[in-house]
Amino acid sequence: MDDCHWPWAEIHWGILRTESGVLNLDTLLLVQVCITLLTTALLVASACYTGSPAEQRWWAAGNLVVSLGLAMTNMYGVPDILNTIIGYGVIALGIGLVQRGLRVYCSEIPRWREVVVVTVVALLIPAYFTLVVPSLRARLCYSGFYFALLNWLCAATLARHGGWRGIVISVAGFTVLGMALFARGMNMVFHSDPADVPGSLVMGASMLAIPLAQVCIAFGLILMVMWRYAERLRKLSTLDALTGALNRAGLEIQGKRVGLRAQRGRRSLAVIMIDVDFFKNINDTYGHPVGDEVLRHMARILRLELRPYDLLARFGGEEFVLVLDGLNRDAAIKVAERLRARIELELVEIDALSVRYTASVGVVSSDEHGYDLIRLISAGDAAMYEAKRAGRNRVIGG
Ligand SMILES: Nc1nc2c(ncn2[C@@H]2O[C@H](COP(=O)(O)OP(=O)(O)OP(=O)(O)O)[C@@H](O)[C@H]2O)c(=O)[nH]1
Repeated sequence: MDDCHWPWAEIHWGILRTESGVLNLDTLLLVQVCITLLTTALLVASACYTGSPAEQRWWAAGNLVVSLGLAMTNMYGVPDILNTIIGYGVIALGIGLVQRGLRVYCSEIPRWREVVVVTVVALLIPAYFTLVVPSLRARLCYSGFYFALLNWLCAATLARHGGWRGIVISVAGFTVLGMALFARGMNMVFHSDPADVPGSLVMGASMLAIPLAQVCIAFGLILMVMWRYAERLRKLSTLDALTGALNRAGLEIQGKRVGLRAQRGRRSLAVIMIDVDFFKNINDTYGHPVGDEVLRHMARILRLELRPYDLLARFGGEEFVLVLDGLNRDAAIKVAERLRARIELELVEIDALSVRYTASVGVVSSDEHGYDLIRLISAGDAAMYEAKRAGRNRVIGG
C-alpha cells in the first residue's frame, strides 16, 4: 500500500467542499460531536424518566466517551501520537461501553475484558502505523475496518436478542455506521488521492451517513427502553401484584380477545369460577400472611394445570376466574374437577406450618350462556355459590 502524507486539515471531501470551507472536516466532526452529545443527553433524560436502567447508563457513558475521542482526533497543535492513537483508543472505549450496555439490555453477561481488548486493539492499530511502519493511509484504512467491525458487533448483539420495536432502528443504525466506516477504509485502499471524484464521493457520503446513523442508533436505543418501560407499566396495570394472575382490568382486555377468537373460530368458550372455602377462617386462624400464601399457592396450581393460552385472573379477594378457549361445559367440568381434587390434596407449607384448604367451583360455557364474558362470569359465579350452598369443595355446572 502506498504511503501518503496528507495532514487531516488539508483533505477536502469533494461534494462537501465549499469555497468558503464551511463544510470542511472540522465542521463535520464538530457536528458529529454535537450529535453524540445531544443523543447522550436524550439517553440520560430517558434513563431518569424510566428509573435509570443500567444499560442506559452504559450507552450514555459510551456516547460521551465516543464524542471525547472524536474531539481528540481533531485537536490542533497536538502530536499525532496523542491526536490519533489515543483518540482512536478513546472512541473504541466508548463503543465498548455501548456494547456493554447492549449486552446488559439483551440479558447477556457483560465482561470488562471485552472492553479492555477492544480499546487496546484500537490503540495498537494507529500506534503500529505511526511508530513502527509510518503510513497514514494504512492507519486510516485499518482503523476504519476495525471501527466498522465494532459497530457490526453491536448490530449482531442486538439482532441476536430479537424483538422488533426500536431494535430494528438501532440494528440498521449500527449496520449503516459500520458500512460507512468500511467504505472509508476501502476508499483508502482503492483511491490514492481521496480528493479525486469517486474517492471524494465515498468520503462525502460516509461523512453524511455517520451522523445520520448515530441519530438512528440513539433513537432506536431510546425507543427500546421506552418500549420496555411501557411494557412494565402495562404489566403492572393488568396483573395482580400478589399472585401474578391477571387483575380485573387485564381480564377485561384479554378476556374480550379470547372470547372473540373463540366465537370467530366457532369454538365453545368455558368459564370456571373458583373460590377458596372458609378463607376468612384461614386468615383468622393463621394470620393474613398465611392467607396470602394460600392465594399464591392456588394461583400457582391453576397456572400449572392450564394450557399456556388459557386465562387466569384473580376476580376478587379469594376468587379466581379461568377462561378456556375450545372447551364445552362437560369438558370444562372435567378440568374443574381435576383442579378441585389437586387443591384438596396439596399442602401449603409456610415455615413450620402446614395448611390444607379446599375450593368450590362453578363452571359455565358459551353453548348455554353465549359469548358475553360478563354474562358468563355472573352465571359461573351463581354456579359457584350453588357449590358453596351444597356443602363446598365441589364442582357445579351452571
Ligand atoms: N390474606 C388475604 N385475605 C384476603 C385478601 N383479600 C380478601 N381477603 C379476605 O378473604 C376473606 C373472605 O371471606 P368470606 O367472603 O367470608 O369468604 P370465606 O371465609 O372463604 O367463606 P366462603 O367463601 O363462604 O367459604 C375476608 O376475610 C377478606 O378479608 C387478600 O389479598 N389476602
